[in-house]
Amino acid sequence: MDFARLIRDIPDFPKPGVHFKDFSPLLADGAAFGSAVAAMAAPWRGAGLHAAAGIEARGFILGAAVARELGIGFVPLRKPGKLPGVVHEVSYALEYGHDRLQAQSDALPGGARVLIVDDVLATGGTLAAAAELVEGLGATLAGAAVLLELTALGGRARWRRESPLLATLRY
Ligand SMILES: O=P(O)(O)OC[C@H]1O[C@H](OP(=O)(O)OP(=O)(O)O)[C@H](O)[C@@H]1O
Ligand SMILES: Nc1ncnc2[nH]cnc12
Repeated sequence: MDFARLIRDIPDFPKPGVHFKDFSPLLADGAAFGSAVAAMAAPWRGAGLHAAAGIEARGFILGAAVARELGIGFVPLRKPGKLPGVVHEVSYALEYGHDRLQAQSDALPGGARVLIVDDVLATGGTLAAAAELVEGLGATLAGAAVLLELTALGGRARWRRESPLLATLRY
């Protein structure tokens, strides 16, 4: 199933100079969505994962689907002010701005093996922040899975970890 053909390029969105990869058409196609999620999850079968941590917002869509595909739990890493209770927080820069991510401090049992899931690896700031957040919760970082890697932006270099960062599609 060639799901990559359902990802379109939008020039100058959300800011001039950004070449935005829009995978909404892929999500809208049941077969393509299923194939993409299966491809993201496949390398992680048997990896002893306890949970997938998805990054708001597009990482929720793929992260929850990957978690179901693998039969594991899902933990939301959210933009500020959305999660009740005690939270951990990290700040980071992304391709077109700055943001913060939070997780509930009691989201994971100590030592849980966690896979971070997001849609796009661009400059790498978001994934690096998510990794810091997951480790700060006392979990073990098993790795990260993204649907798309924008190689020209060099984000992989910011993943300074032993655990694998796997991209299903690379541009
Ligand atoms: O590698 P980076 O340069 O950090 O960029 C990648 C991030 O950028 C987008 O997030 P955005 O904040 O636009 O969020 P959204 O999911 O809410 O659309 C995308 O969903 C990734 O999380
Ligand atoms: N160029 C891009 N396309 C889609 N999502 C992104 N997130 C960060 N950069 C992006």
